[in-house]
Amino acid sequence: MPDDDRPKPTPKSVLQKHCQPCEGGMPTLTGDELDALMPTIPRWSVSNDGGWIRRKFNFRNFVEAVGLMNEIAALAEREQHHPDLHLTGYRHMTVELTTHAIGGLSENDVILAAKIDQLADSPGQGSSDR
Ligand SMILES: C[C@H](O)[C@H](O)[C@H]1CNC2=NC(N)=NC(=O)C2=N1
Repeated sequence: MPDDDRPKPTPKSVLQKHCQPCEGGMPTLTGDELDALMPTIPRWSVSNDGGWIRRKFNFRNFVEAVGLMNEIAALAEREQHHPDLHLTGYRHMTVELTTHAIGGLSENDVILAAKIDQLADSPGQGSSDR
């Protein structure tokens, strides 16, 4: 299907999807696909080489940071797609996503990012940068 005929992804359409097993040669996202998908996760940035995406969170305290980390861990297990989680300075968390099996970004990374945003936005989350 030519790019112009493809429905434009929205935050809602991305959230409705689930990560797919990435072993069997899933393609990396093309530049055009990434350009269409990134507006659905505006709080994430792409690395210069286009190999991964990242979002930083600042929490009020350690317990709130670890709380979201644990929720992300459970989400990653449900979706069978896993982020790198960095907890630094006791209340700052950086989440990085890439698809290791293919050495670059896949749609799975954007889907997981959108679901992480949804978790962080849900009531009871103490992220202070919302
Ligand atoms: C079977 C399952 O899809 C794979 O083992 C998954 C597990 N989680 C993963 N997570 C990420 N980020 N990249 C992978 O390549 C990956 N592989």
